Amino acid sequence: MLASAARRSCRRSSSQIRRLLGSSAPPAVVPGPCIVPKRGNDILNDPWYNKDTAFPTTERDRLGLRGLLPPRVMSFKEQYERFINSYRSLENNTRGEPESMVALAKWRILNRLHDRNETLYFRVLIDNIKDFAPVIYTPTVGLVCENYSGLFRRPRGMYFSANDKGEMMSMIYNWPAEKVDMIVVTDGSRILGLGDLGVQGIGIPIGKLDLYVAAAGINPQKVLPVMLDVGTNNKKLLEDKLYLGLRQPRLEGEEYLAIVDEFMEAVRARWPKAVVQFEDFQMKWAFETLERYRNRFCTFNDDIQGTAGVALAGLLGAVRAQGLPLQDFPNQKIVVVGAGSAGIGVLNMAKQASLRMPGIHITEGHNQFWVLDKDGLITKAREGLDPAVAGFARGSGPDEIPDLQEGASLVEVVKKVKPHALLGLSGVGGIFNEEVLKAMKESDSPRPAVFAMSNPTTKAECTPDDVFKHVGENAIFASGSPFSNVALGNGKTGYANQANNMYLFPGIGLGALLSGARIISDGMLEAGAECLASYITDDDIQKGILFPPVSRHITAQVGAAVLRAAVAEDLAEGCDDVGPKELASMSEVPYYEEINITSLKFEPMAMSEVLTKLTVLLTVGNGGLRRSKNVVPHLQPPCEQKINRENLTGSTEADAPDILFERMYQTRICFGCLLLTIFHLVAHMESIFAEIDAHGPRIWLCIAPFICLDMIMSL
Ligand SMILES: NC(=O)C1=CN([C@@H]2O[C@H](COP(=O)(O)OP(=O)(O)OC[C@H]3O[C@@H](n4cnc5c(N)ncnc54)[C@H](O)[C@@H]3O)[C@@H](O)[C@H]2O)C=CC1
Ligand SMILES: CC(=O)C(=O)O
Repeated sequence: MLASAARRSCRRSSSQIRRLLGSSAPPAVVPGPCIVPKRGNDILNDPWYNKDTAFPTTERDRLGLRGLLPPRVMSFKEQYERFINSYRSLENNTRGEPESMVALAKWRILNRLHDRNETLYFRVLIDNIKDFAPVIYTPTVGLVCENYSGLFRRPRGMYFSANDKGEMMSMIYNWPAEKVDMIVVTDGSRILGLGDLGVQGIGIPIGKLDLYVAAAGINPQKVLPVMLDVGTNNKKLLEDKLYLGLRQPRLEGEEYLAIVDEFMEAVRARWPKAVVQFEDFQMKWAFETLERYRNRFCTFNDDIQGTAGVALAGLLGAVRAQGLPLQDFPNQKIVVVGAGSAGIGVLNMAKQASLRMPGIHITEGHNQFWVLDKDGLITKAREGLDPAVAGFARGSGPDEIPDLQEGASLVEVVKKVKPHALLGLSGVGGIFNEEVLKAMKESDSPRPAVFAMSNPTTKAECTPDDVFKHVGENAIFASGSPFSNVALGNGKTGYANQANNMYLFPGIGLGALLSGARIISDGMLEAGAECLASYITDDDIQKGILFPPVSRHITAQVGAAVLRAAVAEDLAEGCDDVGPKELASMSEVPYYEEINITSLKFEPMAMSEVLTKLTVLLTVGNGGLRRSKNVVPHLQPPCEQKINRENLTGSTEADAPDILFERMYQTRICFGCLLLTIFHLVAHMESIFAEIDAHGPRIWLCIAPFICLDMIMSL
């Protein structure tokens, strides 16, 4: 019976994939039971099972909780409202207080809930993602990482340090969850634009994985935040008495790679199908590890590849905002400030997009980019020119702007190039100053685009207020961390878009996971980016809206696009009992061509169908059926929460008909065996005694099978 329940759960998840790509209508949600392997206080101390005062009396009895909780039973809805009310009071009571203090207070209240009751935590997060994303993610996560050692109360995720060399293969089995689908790993060497924060960088994988749960519907028990602590070169941290990481300089060269290699092999050994996302590695290791693992593991680097997709979607949006066809993209002049992992990732993907534009023939040598780093404009005359950026370095050909020399300043470049788009990935706050923005006003574009993508807020290259003031009301603005829209007067709004890889990475991970792809190819990433680019309608684009708010809708669409690309490239190996062949036939749906960049159409109708289908996947939920699937049960709206079953915990016999039946069935067999044995003994008492007299212990050979059978059934 247990096995058949497991099979049913598997079938259910595969039918979710079918629905994702097929055409059947969403079935009614029938959540399954949840087995609680713990009792009493162990349940209350486990955030995964704990539901505090919401345990009804029957569950309190069954789970040994009677007397361990105050008598009043509170519904999930009441708990939910109580939390939201206390959060809102915190907001009201801290008005006018310093921003960082308020941000940390908000983070603390959410984190405490996360530590205590995950069901409630993810429910409030999912329902209020717009409000809470800036708390669990950028900008507050930056502040949390900076102060992590002082804020630390309970561990979350796994820590592999340089001292663990040779032990990781066994350490990985210390993680309590049987299955892990998504891993986000960092070495803490480049946390947002805040530099080397060592072990304190763990806040980034935690925040990113919260978004995976909220936006992609990944089961929170199947995500794993990881910190690779190879030391830190941050002097302040090394001298900080509270610092929780290794107090040693960072490992370098082969020693460093040996740690990362060992970690990756350990992951492969325990969870060969897990997707591993690299996050916030300093540039040299970001590129090195990407090249090292991309063809061997299902992995991607979010800073290089996720950011590129988001920036490209924004740049394509800026073309549309000018009323131009996408084919005009290769003619757009783009200044990129910052030649690190993010900047170079963007340049590579944007160049590929130009080369693939249909009907346009451009050569490899075509260069529409001007790239600056801390030493100014990068030209071919640069000493020790980094090969990663060499292809974008300005030369001395006829298409060059005269007098723009190696190392030219940003303002000089903007004045002379008059770019259509100015993109900041420098980690230097305020670098797009008034002079630079006023120069952008002279842009050759009627809708000059300024993307201040560095994080957190303090590192943003400029603010939307500055942009709309100095560049003009026609400007298009996007930033890595959230800003408020700007009132321009006359009822007009200057939109402050958030250009952050959070629009893509949950969909990339979801699509890769469901496809069961061996690796994550450029094609899969491009498909995700193209999907994001086509998401916004022309009307919105005209208003200056480039990106949708982060939601499960957009993640679902991106996930579908990534999955289809995996199938198209023959990389998909299938997921659960949906094999590659089945996936291939399912993905033969008409929309694929339409969301391909070669014929990019902006038809929300076509997309919305994909959306509906994928949303089904993400909303069906599994009712916590042994947590064996990707989709969290928390995703049903609170009004539909039947606390016993959908709220994850406490389901035993009364809530779990399958299991009840199974136990009854077992009990009956055991009982039957026992009766048979007794019956056998009584019925043959006389002859048994005679036998014992005659044969001695051999009589046990006759009784033993019954006793053994009985014992086995009792197990
Ligand atoms: N919005 C988003 O989705 C994302 C934003 N980012 C942000 O981008 C920033 C950079 O990230 P990475 O490329 O990984 O860092 P990185 O450290 O690899 O690169 C930084 C680059 O900026 C350049 N730079 C430094 N000072 C400069 C100056 N004064 N003028 C011009 N260039 C200067 C450096 O020379 C280097 O090329 C960070 O703040 C990060 O938070 C990164 C990934 C995603
Ligand atoms: C958003 C992000 O990944 C970063 O700032 O590094």
